[in-house]
Amino acid sequence: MNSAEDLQQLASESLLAHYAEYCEGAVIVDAEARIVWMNERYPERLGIAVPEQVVGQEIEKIIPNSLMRQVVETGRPIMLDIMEFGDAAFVVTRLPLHDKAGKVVGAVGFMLYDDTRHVLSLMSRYQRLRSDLAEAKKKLAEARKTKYTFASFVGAGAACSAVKQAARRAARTTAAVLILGETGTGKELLAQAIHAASARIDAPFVAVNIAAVPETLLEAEFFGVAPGAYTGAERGGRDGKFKLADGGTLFLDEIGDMSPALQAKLLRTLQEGEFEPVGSNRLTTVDVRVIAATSRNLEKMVADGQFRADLYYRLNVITLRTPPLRERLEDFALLADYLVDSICRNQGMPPRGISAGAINRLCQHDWPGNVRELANVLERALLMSDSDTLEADDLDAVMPATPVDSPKVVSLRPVGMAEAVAQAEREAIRQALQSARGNKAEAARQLGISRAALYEKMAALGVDAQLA
Ligand SMILES: Nc1ncnc2c1ncn2[C@@H]1O[C@H](COP(=O)(O)OP(=O)(O)OP(=O)(O)O)[C@@H](O)[C@H]1O
Repeated sequence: MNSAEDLQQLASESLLAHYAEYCEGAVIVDAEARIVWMNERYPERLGIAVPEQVVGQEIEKIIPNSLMRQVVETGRPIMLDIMEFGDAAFVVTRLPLHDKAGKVVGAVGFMLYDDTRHVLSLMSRYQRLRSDLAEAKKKLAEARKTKYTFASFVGAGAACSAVKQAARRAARTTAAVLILGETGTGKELLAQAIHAASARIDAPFVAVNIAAVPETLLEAEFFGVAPGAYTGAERGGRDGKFKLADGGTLFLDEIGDMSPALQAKLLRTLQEGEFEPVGSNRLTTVDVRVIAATSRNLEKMVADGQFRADLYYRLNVITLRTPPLRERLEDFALLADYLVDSICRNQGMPPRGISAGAINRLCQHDWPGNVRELANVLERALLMSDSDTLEADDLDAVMPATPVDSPKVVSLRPVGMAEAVAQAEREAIRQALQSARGNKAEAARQLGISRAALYEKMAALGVDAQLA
């Protein structure tokens, strides 16, 4: 029996002979890329009339598009290439030849097939698929990148600063985070900012809005589907959000809307770090950081038996509360400026501003939809008005009316002295205007200030004579 070395020796010796016999063409060049040998069929294939004359010639003189010189110069092989010669195209492989010391002393080239039609269509399909895949991957990676950072969470007041500081601390850990807050208070924004500030920034951020996915589809959405579990489009299986978020962050929005059955499965996944895709009995392991959010009173839901206590504690390692707008009146100016700016940019409008009076008007309004609703009002006002600066009147035209019998909003946080004074002044002016039936000279007299001072105050405080 031959030893391994014998076989190896045999293989290298017979390789050239086999290739020369079966290939349409084979050529060897020296270190200067001069032809030293060519098999018999090659000249015929290339349409060269006098085969003997090729030896000693520079390769490019015989085959103008040859890359054999590149191979001897770089010492790197070109394993699969298409070489054109006249009207024909050939599939070629080029390998460097080394001496015992490893120096490149020449190269050998093989022309593997003479008919490249099949290979060409295969190659172009392959190239197309490759570029489609690269494009799809790029888009997916873009979509999974977070848009927001802590800088996007606008607000400098005490409530806002406290939540941002706590969120920054959370970003340094991998602990589960529960974000509680009314709708539109920036819960998802904060979750993205935590991901972007964490060590997982280069991994995906994947969000699932539990309330938006039908109950029957949620399990597959979370855990994926094993190949063959379904027929039709999903026959090949599909990754779930847990798998897609592997190494990154999974944001579970509206966690309070999850069914008890899925709560149990989620708890198991969080505890074990593994799950079974739908239709599979094989466990998949993942490393996912979970950030959950809800606008519902989860503590009460636990007390009422609507939400599993063990899952609640698992999710609620770090709690963050995003304050509603009515508790952060001090942030209105900053927030309104920021929103006006970004709306103008997104809408392709020239930059516009917002007056102090308009900001005061915003402070007086109840905002059940919080920042999302505020952004909507500002966007509509900007689209409806032509002025460079939004005024209180521009807002009144688009602001939803607060229902007369809506409960009076009670500020849970003490307002600053300046805001308290502004509120009192606003109220006094309104009452004076009402009792003077809109006559400003009379209202100014009642208030004991000049007419000019009344106009100034009304503008600064955003009091509109029509509505007062
Ligand atoms: N502090 C903030 N600074 C700037 N923009 C904000 C802020 N808070 C919220 N927004 C903006 O308001 C909109 C709603 O925010 P987001 O979706 O994060 O709120 P949410 O609390 O998750 O809402 P929901 O509970 O309805 O899902 C987004 O466009 C977001 O950019």
